[in-house]
Amino acid sequence: MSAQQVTLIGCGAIGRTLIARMADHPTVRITHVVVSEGHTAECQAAIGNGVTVCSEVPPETTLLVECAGHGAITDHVLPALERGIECAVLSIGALSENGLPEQLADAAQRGGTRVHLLAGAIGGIDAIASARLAGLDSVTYTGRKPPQGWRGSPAEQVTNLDTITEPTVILEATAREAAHLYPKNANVAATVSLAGLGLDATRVRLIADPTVTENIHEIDVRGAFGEMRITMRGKPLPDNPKTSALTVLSALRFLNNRTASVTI
Ligand SMILES: NC(=O)C1=CN([C@@H]2O[C@H](COP(=O)(O)OP(=O)(O)OC[C@H]3O[C@@H](n4cnc5c(N)ncnc54)[C@H](O)[C@@H]3O)[C@@H](O)[C@H]2O)C=CC1
Ligand SMILES: O=C([O-])CC(=O)C(=O)O
Repeated sequence: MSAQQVTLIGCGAIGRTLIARMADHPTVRITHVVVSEGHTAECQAAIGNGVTVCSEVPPETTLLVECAGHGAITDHVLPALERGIECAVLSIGALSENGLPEQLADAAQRGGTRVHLLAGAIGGIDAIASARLAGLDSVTYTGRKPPQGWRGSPAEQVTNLDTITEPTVILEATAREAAHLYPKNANVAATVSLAGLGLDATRVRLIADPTVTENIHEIDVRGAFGEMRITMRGKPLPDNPKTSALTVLSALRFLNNRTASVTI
């Protein structure tokens, strides 16, 4: 099988870690990374010369992986799909904006291509999406992170992240509301809901917890298939306490599977 070339969107904690992990990949090569205008020189200096930094998706791109943020879906992923570029996205919470899932599907159909919603920091998405086929009764998601994982988010208006000593619920809402209010913390909530009962029927609790050091995701699913409970205790990336390291590995798995003879 021939080598697969990849363009990334985003050169933050996920993008930089993925580029480092993919450096010696035998059959998949990250050739370009797209960053916001004005940041190309700084990013090129940070990652070295193995990958070309640019501010637009290069015309020769055939596979795009988004690891930037919600805005990148409309800025880059929609136009890429229209051009026939296959895309994989991590900023799943962007799909909480009314109409965006349909726009993505339409753009992919017009481009004759597909968009893949990656599992990111969570496991069990395959099981939830399978269980849905026989009917689900309830899906709940609880996201728990140390206080530093909530900095720069609306949690700062709900509690004092510097002084809390007890686990503190900062939001109880639907997955749609959670993803909208916490674009850097509730992508998993959106993913779980899209695999299962949808953004409006999935209940979400977000908790700032000074007693933990990991990003803890708990899912409870009940339906005709039976019941499922998952707890993930994800170590955060050193460069971004909001983001679990597994998120990078989920993109790495997707890229490995592109050229593998047996995929898993
Ligand atoms: N599905 C999942 O489980 C998870 C998804 N994510 C998503 O991945 C995103 C990136 O995460 P990190 O790398 O940890 O964040 P980060 O904040 O370290 O890096 C994001 C980078 O993307 C850049 N960026 C933002 N919007 C852009 C745009 N429209 N075009 C080009 N560059 C843009 C930023 O300037 C920044 O350099 C998060 O914002 C979130 O949407 C993050 C964690 C888990
Ligand atoms: O990486 C994580 O632990 C989850 C996360 O930030 C999100 O769901 O947006």
